[in-house]
Amino acid sequence: MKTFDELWAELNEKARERPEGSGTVAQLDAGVHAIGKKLVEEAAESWMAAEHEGKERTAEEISQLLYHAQVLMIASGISLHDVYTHL
Ligand SMILES: N=c1c2ncn([C@@H]3O[C@H](COP(=O)(O)OP(=O)(O)OP(=O)(O)O)[C@@H](O)[C@H]3O)c2ncn1[C@@H]1O[C@H](COP(=O)(O)O)[C@@H](O)[C@H]1O
Repeated sequence: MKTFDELWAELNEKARERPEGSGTVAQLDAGVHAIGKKLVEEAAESWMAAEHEGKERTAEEISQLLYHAQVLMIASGISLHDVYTHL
């Protein structure tokens, strides 16, 4: 298990170090358009899970949604502070 902030730190390190085999590095290389499509896909899967698949599946889909949101933030050069100013 990890927190949102721990995942954020890990993904930024992956982006800096670019370790071989990292799915995050592959996503970043694919670019904002591809990352955006994954984000929308996970949003739709979260919605469907919430309506039809129960809490556990919904939590899993939302975790993937948060992951892809963080990847999009890194690809776009957006910090947590940039987002928090709008909350
Ligand atoms: N939390 C996640 C995470 N959530 C979602 N995903 C990715 O998002 C995809 C979502 O799965 P789906 O079932 O919706 O899609 P799929 O059709 O099976 O997969 P694709 O064919 O679309 O890739 C997964 O296959 C992963 O590629 C994640 N990939 C990585 N992480 C974490 O990110 C960290 C860094 O990972 P790496 O960069 O791969 O080392 C690690 O802590 C990982 O646990």
